[in-house]
Amino acid sequence: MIKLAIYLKPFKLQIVFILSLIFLQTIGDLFLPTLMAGIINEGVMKGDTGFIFTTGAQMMVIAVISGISAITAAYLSSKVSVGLGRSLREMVFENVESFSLEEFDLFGTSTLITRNTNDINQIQHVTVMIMRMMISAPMMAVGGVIMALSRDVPLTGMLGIAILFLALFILIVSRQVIPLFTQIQRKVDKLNRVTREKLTGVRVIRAFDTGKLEEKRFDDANTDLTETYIKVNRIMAFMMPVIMLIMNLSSVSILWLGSHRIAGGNMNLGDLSAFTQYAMHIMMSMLMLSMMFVMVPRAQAAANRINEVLEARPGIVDPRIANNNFQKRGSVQFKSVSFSYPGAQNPILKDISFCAKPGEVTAIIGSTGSGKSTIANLLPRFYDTTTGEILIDGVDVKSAAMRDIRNKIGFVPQKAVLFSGTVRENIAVGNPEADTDEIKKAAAIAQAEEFILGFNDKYEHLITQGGSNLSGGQKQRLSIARALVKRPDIYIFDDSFSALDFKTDYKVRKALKDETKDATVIIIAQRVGTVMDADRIIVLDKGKITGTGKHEDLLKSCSVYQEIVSSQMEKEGVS
Ligand SMILES: Nc1ncnc2c1ncn2[C@@H]1O[C@H](COP(=O)(O)OP(=O)(O)OP(=O)(O)O)[C@@H](O)[C@H]1O
Repeated sequence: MIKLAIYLKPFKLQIVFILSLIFLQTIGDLFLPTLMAGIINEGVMKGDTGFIFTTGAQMMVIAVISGISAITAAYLSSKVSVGLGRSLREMVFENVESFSLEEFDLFGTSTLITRNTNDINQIQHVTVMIMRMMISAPMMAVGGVIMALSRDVPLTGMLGIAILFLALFILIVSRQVIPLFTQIQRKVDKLNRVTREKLTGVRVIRAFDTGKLEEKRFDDANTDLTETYIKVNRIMAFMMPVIMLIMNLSSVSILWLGSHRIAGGNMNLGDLSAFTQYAMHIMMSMLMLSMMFVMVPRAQAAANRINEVLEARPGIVDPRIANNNFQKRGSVQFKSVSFSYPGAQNPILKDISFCAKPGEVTAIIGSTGSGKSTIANLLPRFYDTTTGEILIDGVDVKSAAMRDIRNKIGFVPQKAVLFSGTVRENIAVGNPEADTDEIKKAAAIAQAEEFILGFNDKYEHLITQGGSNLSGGQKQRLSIARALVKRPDIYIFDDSFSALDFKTDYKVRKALKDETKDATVIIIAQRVGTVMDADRIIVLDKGKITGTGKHEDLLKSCSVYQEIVSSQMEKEGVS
């Protein structure tokens, strides 16, 4: 929490103003019972109507000032806490954007969403509470005790015993509740994860009829969270009546002892009335403090989770002095590259060396899980090599600015990612400055024009979240068009033709040939048909290169390639 307090800096003037207002309100609240005692002692008991009116008027003025201060403080504190929430969300989002895939893998998407929404909400709530109570509760408690002492010492002693009971009870309850609040945070995370998986995987769940299983998973997470909430609410429900009971018993005891002291001539009625009100103020402030004791650790857990994200530094960063001494246009060289995913023991890529030149198509083929996409992910520095070097235009990617490297690359990922927006906007992600002709040309090469023109509003057709109103092949073609409109030096097609039928796959590659004739093209594929025309085919097996050459050469020399070809021949009729 303390660490997050720095984000309150822009609101410091408002906070000082809020605290001053609350100070004013508390002074008013502490003063009113004393004035009331005066009215009873001097006005009512002595029948002085004038005194009653003047003191009554003073009380009215104080009550109005106190009320206005309370309302203004409440409004401003809500504004500050909402502002803090906004800044925190911005900071978390900005930091998450700088993450490499390593940090995304480490945190997981669901928890990043929960931390940026639920956890920040907690901080917002507690900030309002702290601002309102941090001054008023202790001031009310200490001021109340001083005022009570000034009225009657033996009665204050009795009040002290009641407060001791109250404090003890609150302490016992807090010890039970605080760990439960920490559990709730974790359980909300889990529920979000299950819900997210269930919603994003709805097609698979229905196709495999695993709805019941998923429902159970959801129910388990939901019930677990509900039970914890119930436990907390049960304790809280028990806590309030007990506190009220202690408070009422204290009032009765104060009145009982007070009436005896009045009868004995040691106290007057006005003082007893003021004392009762101070006793209530003190106990209410104890209650407020106890709420803070419960809420603050809960917000502390949220603050820790937010801090974890804010303090996480991307494992992959730009060098201090970036080398932009790029030589040739678009050459890619892997030099003895090995790679293990963070935390994994076995390397996924072992001693990979190859060169992909401009004007050539380099294809990478291999069985599933052999490390093809991993090679693609190393080029734009989504991950960094464990050993070895990757050179782009003669510059080690680790010594260049990521922006320079990524500007050179048109990346078409294995899973086409589309954003909610129009077809035009989705293609223009590759190059926001592209004009209509460039967007149309890219769509035509990617063989997307035909289906785009089939939409009523053509390029203005709205794509729903995740592209759910398009087919897999359509999504892939828009994804290809997005890379083309960028006109990069290096194209990486990571299994980007897999959802296309053979004819469309062929047509896209044919159209691409002209467009990419000066560029370095790296095609990753599982189908032999997609790679057989490549200038160089790299055969990958369990993270190692087992053959490099043209289709015909590999057919003669590489047993893994022969196996891949023969396994597909029966199905596809590859010659
Ligand atoms: N983020 C990750 N963290 C840990 N391991 C990973 C991660 N991504 C992939 N792997 C592992 O790395 C290996 C290679 O994966 P990769 O995606 O590169 O294979 P691929 O050849 O592209 O497979 P496919 O053709 O099925 O897409 C797999 O064993 C996979 O389990």
